[in-house]
Amino acid sequence: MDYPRDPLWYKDAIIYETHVKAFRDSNGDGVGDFQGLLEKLPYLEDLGITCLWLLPFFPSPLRDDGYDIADYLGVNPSFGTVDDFRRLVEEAHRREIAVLIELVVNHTSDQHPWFQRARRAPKGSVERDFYVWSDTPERFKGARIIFTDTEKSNWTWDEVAGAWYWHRFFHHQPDLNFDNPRVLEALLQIMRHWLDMGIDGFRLDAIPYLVERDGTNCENLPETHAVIKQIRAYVEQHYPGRMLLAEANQWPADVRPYFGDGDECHMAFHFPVMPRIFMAIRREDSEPIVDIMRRTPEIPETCQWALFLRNHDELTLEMVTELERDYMVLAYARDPGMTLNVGIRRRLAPLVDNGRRRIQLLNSLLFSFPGTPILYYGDEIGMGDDIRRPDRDGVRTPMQWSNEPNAGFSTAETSKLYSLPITDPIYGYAAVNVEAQRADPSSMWHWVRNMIRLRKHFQVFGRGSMEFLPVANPKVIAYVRHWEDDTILCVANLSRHPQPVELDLSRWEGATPVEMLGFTPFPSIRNEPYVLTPNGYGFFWFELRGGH
Ligand SMILES: OC[C@H]1O[C@H](O[C@H]2O[C@H](CO)[C@@H](O)[C@H](O)[C@H]2O)[C@H](O)[C@@H](O)[C@@H]1O
Ligand SMILES: [Ca+2]
Repeated sequence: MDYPRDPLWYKDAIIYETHVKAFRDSNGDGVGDFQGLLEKLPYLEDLGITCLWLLPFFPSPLRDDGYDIADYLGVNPSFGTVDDFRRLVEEAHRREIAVLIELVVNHTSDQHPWFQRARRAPKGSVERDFYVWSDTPERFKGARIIFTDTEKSNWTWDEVAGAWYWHRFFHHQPDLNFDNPRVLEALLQIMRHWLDMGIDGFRLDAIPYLVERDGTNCENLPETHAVIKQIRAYVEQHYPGRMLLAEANQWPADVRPYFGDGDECHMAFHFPVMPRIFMAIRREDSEPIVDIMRRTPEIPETCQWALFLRNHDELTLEMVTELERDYMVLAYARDPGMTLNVGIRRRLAPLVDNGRRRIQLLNSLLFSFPGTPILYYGDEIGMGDDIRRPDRDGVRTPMQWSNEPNAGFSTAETSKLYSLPITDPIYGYAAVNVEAQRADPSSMWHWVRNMIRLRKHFQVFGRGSMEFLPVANPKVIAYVRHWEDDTILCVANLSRHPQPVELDLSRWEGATPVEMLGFTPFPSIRNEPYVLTPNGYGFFWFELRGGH
């Protein structure tokens, strides 16, 4: 990494999310590991990503794929050692790739020594108060249940403690108690441990739920924001330049406070825009996107949205109305096995029936909307999923490197793999793999790589303003990104057929729109409607050159 780097580096980043276990198994035991990931860094560098986000890799009983942490300072021995992790960070930095890791701040595993100690400690003691206990399951009635398919209550009775404990997620994930100042102290020490190893930031998991209060829905409380401000102040004081990314699955107005006045998180996921992008292309109507972007408040200059199409969880439908949820399920989850909790557990390519043009359109929106794009591993080659597997395991299968046994992911006997690779005729590794796509200049992989390169040339995408242009044809969306001397016009056709569109570009009269994928100059802008006819699911990115 080039130090001192731009403190706003995350605004220009291209983030790639992966599991250590799923990427590459270097020692043939069937589980991906740090060494395997390290060997694949040249691949990531070639793809062009600039930040690697690793899902939890800490010791864990793995009842929530590592989001149930039993030791925050170590690493799961199946993935390697702390030294292996340190080497990975060094090597990633040498290739100018930042490393983002998880801080599961809301809860631990029930196997964590803090919980084992707490349940045996006397009532009212500091040890006991690491978690949220009650003599009755009647408190905090206003809080919703998040994992609706498995949990019936946010309280579970603990025989050892003789009390109920609070959990917003699985019952084996007791919530930490931030009313106890020792909890935050302990977390800051954990942060220091990893920050000293050189990591570039944390994704703060499930942060709306840190503090509970009766008579509220126990989400986004002022006390929760007070905790986050302390976390940020600590980072600012001791590790300036490192980044905090808020995972707050909330409406834009409720996410906005997670940026504070630039004194909480540097970044936050924009959850509601994602399902609306899918809704818009299914309805062939720009309204869902324009509406949510108009409802998205301004954020402080140093802050940034994190944008994604898919991730390791289900495509969450928490931030849509009930009607919209029904529509999304009808449109994207025909089979009941495709839904999980309040969402759809499918990967990008199968969601759009492997439609190449739709995948490209979706990515064009991801790469041109205001924020930092996040790619989920395997989506760059159009990997598939398997809805017959439990929970979210169907979207967490081994990376498909080649058509060799086990998709080139591992030399272990197939029965020893942490998960079988996808083998169906359309998305299986014989048909979809990195090796074949790298050898094919027309492949999805080359297209994604090209888009990443293009985006990296134009800081306006990560830093600029966004303005929607009025368009009479609702099947087309047009917006302008502007930053310093750069103005980019994006036009996307959300329908499957060609569409005409007339744009009022008179503000840029005299400028020449240069189509950015082919560097083709289009007719100059005059004081008259500018007519375009994008193909079905087609899009244009134009750099507006010259003019006044
Ligand atoms: O650690 C528990 C969970 O935390 C994250 O959850 C988020 O994902 C949920 C969907 O699976 C979502 O509904 C919720 O609002 C989020 O906080 C994490 O990403 C999950 O993998 C994890 O199980
Ligand atoms: Ca291994």
